[in-house]
Amino acid sequence: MSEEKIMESAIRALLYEVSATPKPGLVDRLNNGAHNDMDFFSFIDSSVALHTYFYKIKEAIAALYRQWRTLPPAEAVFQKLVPLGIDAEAKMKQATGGVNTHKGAIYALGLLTSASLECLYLHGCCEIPKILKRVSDYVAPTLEKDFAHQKEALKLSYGQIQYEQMGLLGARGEAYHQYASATEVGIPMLETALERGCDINRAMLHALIGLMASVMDSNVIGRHNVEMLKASQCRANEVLEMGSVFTIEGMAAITAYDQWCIDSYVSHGGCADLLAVSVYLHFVKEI
Ligand SMILES: CC(C)(COP(=O)(O)OP(=O)(O)OC[C@H]1O[C@@H](n2cnc3c(N)ncnc32)[C@H](O[C@H]2O[C@H](COP(=O)(O)OP(=O)(O)OP(=O)(O)O)[C@@H](O)[C@H]2O)[C@@H]1O)[C@@H](O)C(=O)NCCC(=O)NCCS
Ligand SMILES: Nc1ncnc2[nH]cnc12
Repeated sequence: MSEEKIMESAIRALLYEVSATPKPGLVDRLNNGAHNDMDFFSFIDSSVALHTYFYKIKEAIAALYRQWRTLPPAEAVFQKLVPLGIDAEAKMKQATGGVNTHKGAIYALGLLTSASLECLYLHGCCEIPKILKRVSDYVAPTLEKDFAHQKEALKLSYGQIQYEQMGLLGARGEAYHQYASATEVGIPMLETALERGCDINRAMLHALIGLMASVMDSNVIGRHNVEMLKASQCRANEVLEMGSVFTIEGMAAITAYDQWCIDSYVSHGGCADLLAVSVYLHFVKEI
């Protein structure tokens, strides 16, 4: 494992995620899912625009390690990442004509690559449990603070509204809980499918359906409500019961689920990011 391999794995995971097809309700190589403002090439452009972000993260983490010669305080590292993340969101919007393709992925993969680099510097390798614990340490101090100042915000995000109304932690909560959705659902389902002979495309689809069946996705709740999320999760579970990617019926059910999501304007954008997180961690494990 090298610094370059870590940063490459992040962009590779973004490109693999959008390429997985057919993803119910999400942008892929076949259709734009439940989106009328972005397509497959929006995600290619956005991913390419993020190469500077990942380069800057590498430079910042390397400089902090040279300065401290050990793990710096987690909150100090996170505070270095915030402006880089804000700048990356601006570059994403420049590349996409103002559309939000990767806001959640910028956050997740920024945290994960930073912790991966620190683990490489300190231990000479990338140990997943150490990386995920460090990610949780980065975000813990700001979890409540982030939501505390939102009253001054002009426009609250889905996640901020859902924290106020339901106490849901959204993307921040996934990081704080060490990406348990990836380690307990995404990665095991991805790797089980690969072990059963699936190609990477079908393995990613299997992992995504598992994530869609279990994750409280703020995008779905934000566009609709919790009832719609539960209805969609029922369909994801039906796909799994029909054999998922391992049977002809399961694949047909995935295609039908895609059409239902499109007709219902349902997009599990958070699960798409968690698929990218699962793929990233799978790559880092394998190198
Ligand atoms: C902490 C931040 C993520 C900001 O949080 P915020 O509260 O502002 O936003 P959230 O709504 O909480 O989530 C932002 C994105 O995170 C993804 N997401 C949602 N739910 C989950 C979940 N349960 N687990 C993981 N990730 C989740 C999701 O991003 C993906 O979907 C977006 C595309 O879908 P779409 O429906 O098109 O989205 P919209 O256009 O917004 O909605 P529509 O109008 O179309 O209906 C795309 O972003 C995907 O990535 C959520 O959108 C973090 O960004 C932050 O703090 N930023 C500030 C800078 C910073 O500190 N950076 C740190 C760098 S390490
Ligand atoms: N493929 C995709 N489609 C829609 N929203 C997404 N957010 C992240 N990846 C996505």
